Amino acid sequence: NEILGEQCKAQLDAEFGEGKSIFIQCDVTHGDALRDAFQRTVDQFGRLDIAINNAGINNEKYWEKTIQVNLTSVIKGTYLALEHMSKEYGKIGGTIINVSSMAAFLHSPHQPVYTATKHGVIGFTRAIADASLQGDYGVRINVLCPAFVDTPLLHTVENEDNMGKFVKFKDDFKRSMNKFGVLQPSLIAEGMMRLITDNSLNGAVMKITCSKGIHFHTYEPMSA
Ligand SMILES: NC(=O)C1=CN([C@@H]2O[C@H](COP(=O)(O)OP(=O)(O)OC[C@H]3O[C@@H](n4cnc5c(N)ncnc54)[C@H](O)[C@@H]3O)[C@@H](O)[C@H]2O)C=CC1
Ligand SMILES: CCCCCC(=O)CC\C=C/C=C/C=C/[C@@H](O)[C@@H](O)CCCC(=O)O
Repeated sequence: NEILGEQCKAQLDAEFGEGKSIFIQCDVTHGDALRDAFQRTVDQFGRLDIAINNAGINNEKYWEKTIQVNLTSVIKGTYLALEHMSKEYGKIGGTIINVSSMAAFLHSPHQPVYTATKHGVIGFTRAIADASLQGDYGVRINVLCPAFVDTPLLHTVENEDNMGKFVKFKDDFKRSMNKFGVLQPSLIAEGMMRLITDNSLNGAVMKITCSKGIHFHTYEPMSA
């Protein structure tokens, strides 16, 4: 979103001074463009410390696109970030955050593919975080699972263009929103800062909900 991107850059310039940020418009599903965006960032600032794979869509009608954006591009973005961070590439380390959703814990019948992609983000992130630990990449990789958040994405549930045949369930979706509440983006930003600054976290699954705030999912240890 070029307009919002440029507005964000202007805000950062005002707060931190010119030259401290760049905005690069890129379709994350275009692999070469995504690689180029990472490279231009490193060319500009010398190295890459933090990467957040946040792009996401909600489209059950053209569901292959949802998989491309929400899962395939998160995997690609993680691997590109590792090329610029991991000690296996001679770099000095860093941290990566992948954005999933509470839809991976409380599936919604009207978002089957969105739900699948968000499950995939958790599974991939936990696995690659283990690989980073065992392979001594020097990179912490964590996943963030917000509940409903007051952003434009949330309002796509009203659209047949997004929901296809599942749009008839939109009232159920709204009942869930009323039941579980809607978060403000500022709390998600707070969760991201926690994942960035807490060096003890790797492979963590952070949940952010109205009922419990910022907390972590715990998994039963694997039994033999
Ligand atoms: N809003 C909500 O209720 C929840 C959102 N999430 C996740 O949070 C993340 C951010 O979404 P929101 O800020 O809520 O929605 P949003 O619609 O406000 O932001 C999505 C961003 O992704 C970008 N994007 C979409 N497709 C792209 C592509 N092909 N290439 C590059 N950028 C692309 C859009 O330009 C936009 O800036 C998503 O991964 C979403 O699944 C997770 C749980 C709940
Ligand atoms: C249209 C796309 C918007 C994306 C919709 C979501 O991804 C939102 C996530 C869906 C459900 C959220 C439920 C939150 C529940 C919490 O309040 C918590 O109380 C549930 C406890 C279960 C748990 O923590 O595992």
